Formats: sequence, C-alpha cells, structure tokens
Amino acid sequence: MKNSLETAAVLIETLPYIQDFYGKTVVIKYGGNAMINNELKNSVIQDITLLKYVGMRPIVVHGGGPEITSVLNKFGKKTEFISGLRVTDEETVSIAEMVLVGKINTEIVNLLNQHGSKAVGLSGKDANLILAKKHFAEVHENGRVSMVDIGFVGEVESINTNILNTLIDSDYIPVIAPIGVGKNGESYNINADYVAGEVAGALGAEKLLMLTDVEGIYRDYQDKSSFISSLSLEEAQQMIAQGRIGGGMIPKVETCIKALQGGTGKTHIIDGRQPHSILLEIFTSQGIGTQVVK
Ligand SMILES: NC(=[NH2+])NCCC[C@H](N)C(=O)O
Repeated sequence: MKNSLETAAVLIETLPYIQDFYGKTVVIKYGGNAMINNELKNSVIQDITLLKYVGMRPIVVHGGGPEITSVLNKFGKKTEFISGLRVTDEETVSIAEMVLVGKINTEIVNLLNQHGSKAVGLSGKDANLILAKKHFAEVHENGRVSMVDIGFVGEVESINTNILNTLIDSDYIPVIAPIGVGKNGESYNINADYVAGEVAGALGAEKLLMLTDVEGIYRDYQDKSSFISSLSLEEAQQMIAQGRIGGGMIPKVETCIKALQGGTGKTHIIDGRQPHSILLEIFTSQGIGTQVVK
C-alpha cells in the first residue's frame, strides 16, 4: 500500500500535464486486445472519461478487424487478404459497416455514456465526416509492382473538421467508425490507424495515442530488451526505410509520421494490454509506451 505522501506525489506528478493539455484535443485510436477484454475495455473507458473531466478534448477512432472477420464467417463469407488488406466486395463492406457502426461504435458510445461522458457516435457518412476514395493494393511480384483492385477498401480524401469541432466545442466526445463515403455515396472500409492519423492531422491535435498489442517500438524488433521510449520523426522514417520496423507496426508508425507532418504535436504508441496505459502515458514523465516526436 502507498502511504499518503506517496499518493500525493503521484497526484502532483500529473499537474504539469493537466496544465499543458487543458483544452487540447487528443485523438485515441482504440483497437486490439483492449477492445475485446472486458476489464481492459473498462480501463480504457475510464481513462478517456478522466481525460475529458480534467479538461482535455478526447476523440476516439476505433477499429474492429477481428469482429468483422467473425461475423463474415457467420454469414459464410470467406475472407481473403491481399498485401494485408481485406478483399472487400459490396456485401463484405456492408457487413463491415454493420459491425463497425451498428455494433462496435454504439457499444463504445454506450460505455462512455454509462461512465458519465457525453459521447456521440459517427461514421464517415455522418455530415460527410470521412470522404474517401478507392485504395488499391500494392502487389510486389517478380520484381514488379502492380496495383490491384480489392473492392471497397478506401483511403481518406478529406475530414470534415467542422462537425468534429462543433461536437467537441459542445463538450461531446466523438466516437468515429472507420467507414468512409465515396463520391457516389458508396461505403469504404478504411484502416482505422490511418483514419486516426488523418483526424489528428486535420484537427492539428495536441496528441495522437495509438493503442496496440505491443509495448511500443523496439530498436531491433526481434530483441525485446531494445525498447525505445522516445523516437524522433526522422529516426522513425529511417527505421522504416531500413526495414527495422516489424510488419504489423509499419502502418502505426507511418500514421504517427503523417500525423506529425500534418501538425499533430506528439504521437504515442502504447500497450493496450496494460490497464490504464493511456493515463500512464499522458500523466507521468517517463510514460509507458513509445512517443514519436518532431
Ligand atoms: N513514452 C514516453 N517517453 N512518454 C513520455 C510522455 C510524457 C508526457 N506525459 C506526455 O504525454 O507528453
């Protein structure tokens, strides 16, 4: 048990961060284990609620990959991936939209509201929040690169910051499902990491936090003792170019780089398997994950 002086020290360590981040926008990419495990889910929801109540302006962008796959299986649809991207026909995108918007999004909104926040769920279709266009898969074969049409997989063309600012100015927490809308009203499934980066960049957010299922970035991704607490944008770019970032982490690190270039103050890759990783990263000086900074 901590004695009362130790408890006070923990609380007072948060003061500079509460002061610095008061009134600032923080985008949280919520995915992975922290979305499946109930205990972790509650800790994330509590953390976001705390951020809100100490005066920050949180925005949540969530994923839903595994749940989409399991519902697709129930419908008897096989999932094929090309270069890590799900081949998405019209039926697949409508199932993805149903799961992301109808189920996962409303569940997060509901949990936040149960904890005393005012959360509002949005998909990219609400007020044209996420205008999207088709994203082609890059396939490398026999030293040649080709662009393959994989259906309704999208990339962000623009973010309607006006609707987000309207909501956060009125104290709501926007919760965004990564479904984009095309010129003709068609739906696109978009990688939630990229959506979070685009939202953070477009809003010039103070922070982008990405919850993952790893501790953070390693100097050598096969050596768990080479954990990096802080990384510059240039170092991150070099590490990608030199192939020193493991496959699954590349979109996350690329997202951090893009967000920083777009005007986000700081980005953080943190371990969503660790309860309260959001608080530990934001309100302590050493943090818990890897920060990527300008
Ligand atoms: N991984 C790290 N080194 N994190 C440090 C975080 C510092 C501070 N709490 C912030 O949010 O800006």
